[in-house]
Amino acid sequence: MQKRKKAFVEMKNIKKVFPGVIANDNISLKINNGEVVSLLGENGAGKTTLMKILYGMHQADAGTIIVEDREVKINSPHRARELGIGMIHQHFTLVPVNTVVENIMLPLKGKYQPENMKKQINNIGKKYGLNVDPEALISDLPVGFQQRVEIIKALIGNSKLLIMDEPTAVLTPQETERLFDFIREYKSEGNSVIFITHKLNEVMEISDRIVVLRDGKKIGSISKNEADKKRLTKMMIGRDFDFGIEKIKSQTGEKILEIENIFLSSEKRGQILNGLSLTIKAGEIFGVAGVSGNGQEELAEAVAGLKKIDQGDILLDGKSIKNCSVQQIINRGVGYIPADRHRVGLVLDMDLEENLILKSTYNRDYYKYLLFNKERLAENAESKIKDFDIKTASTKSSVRSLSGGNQQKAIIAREVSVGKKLLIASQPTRGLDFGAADYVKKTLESEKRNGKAILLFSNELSEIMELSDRIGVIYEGKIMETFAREDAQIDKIGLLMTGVRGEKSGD
Ligand SMILES: Nc1ncnc2c1ncn2[C@@H]1O[C@H](COP(=O)(O)OP(=O)(O)OP(=O)(O)O)[C@@H](O)[C@H]1O
Repeated sequence: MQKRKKAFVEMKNIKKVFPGVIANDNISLKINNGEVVSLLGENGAGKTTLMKILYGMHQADAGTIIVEDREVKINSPHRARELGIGMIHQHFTLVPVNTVVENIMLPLKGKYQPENMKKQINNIGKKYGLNVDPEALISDLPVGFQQRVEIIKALIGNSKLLIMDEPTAVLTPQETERLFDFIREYKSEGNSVIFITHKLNEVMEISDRIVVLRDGKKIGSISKNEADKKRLTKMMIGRDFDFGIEKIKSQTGEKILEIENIFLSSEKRGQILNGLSLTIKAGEIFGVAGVSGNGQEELAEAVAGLKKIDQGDILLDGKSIKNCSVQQIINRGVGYIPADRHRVGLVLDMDLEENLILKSTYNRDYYKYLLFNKERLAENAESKIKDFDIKTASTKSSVRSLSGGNQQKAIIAREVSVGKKLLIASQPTRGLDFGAADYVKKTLESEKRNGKAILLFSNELSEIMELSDRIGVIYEGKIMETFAREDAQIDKIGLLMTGVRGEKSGD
């Protein structure tokens, strides 16, 4: 291995101002060769903005960037890649209808022949344990493999620094471990990684150094050996923080949601839901545990009316909603926090006020004669911004300008008020900083105590265990077994998630 100079990149006194907000306020950051640096900070602290400047997607208003001892102007991602900087975004940038090799060749503008590129993809796959079929269609690949494609795409350009913006948010625990193996291997060759995450366990596992931002400013840079969760938390929010929700078993009431033996299939994936049944009462959180891709998303969308089932029935308050439209289901008090907030959660070009009433446009409260009642719209937005601590320059800001975590908070704020009876919460804390995640968990807990039924999906088993009153394990489109939380054993659930049935215990 050729020895490279110590600092690969240095950002000096970077400043970036958006209308109404200083996203980066005089930030300096140095990344050494062979170093993994985690960038930590609350939602809206300025992490993504700083990284988009380094990757040439934003231009800084002030400051300099030095790569391998040379001052450079990075005015496009293309230039960043030339300098050896690659980025894996929070939201993948792949074209679903194209193959792996087509996607990887796209930014290379005809520099390679497909056959040659397939070889390179296979070589990188072997070298780093990132194997993926070059001919596969992106839309057929599970999320973990799509991420591999993003990484390979960055590596083809001979990146010496990879920026990873919340790369584990969409991964299963096993996929996360595989990603970490890759990072260790990549780093051992003298390359560097900037890693953004909200999960402090991951920060402690993978980083050499941790840099903390707060409100657009750099608060500090400490080595992993000096760090512990308490210290990092205090650096992030400026005070100590009490984790944990008070879990109270609430009084359950009438059955709110009854899913009776439903089947759902698609042309491409065949049978997805396969005779699935479950019931949730008022005052109850039902958590669905499972390896992603076992029908969770389709189940959520079937209840929300976004997908039609082939057989079986779904009852809300005892009445079928099987053939109801999405709007009818919303009107009956069903809120839906989707896993993919860009695809189904928000209209990015509309402003925050409009997004916060998106599903209540039928509601007369928001009208004055035939027009929107501007005061009511603003009041609604202001109260939700306050309750959920949504960081935004104004109620009129476009949702696109909000940080990822603050977009998620906006969806949750809206859906909690729409879902008067039933709340479907899919990966509700994904992308949220720990303070916001804690607030969301407390909100689900209090909504439940107010008598709502909650159908919870999470890739994080710990979150399912922490929040649920009952847990159902989904496997190949069917609930294998249901446990009361006090009887749920992690080992047994883990096995059931892979389709292995032990002795039957409880219902
Ligand atoms: N294109 C933009 N236009 C206007 N404001 C923006 C834009 N991009 C980011 N901002 C604002 O800059 C601030 C920092 O956002 P950024 O996305 O960098 O935060 P973050 O630390 O990455 O947050 P998260 O953890 O939620 O992803 C936020 O207040 C955000 O609303």
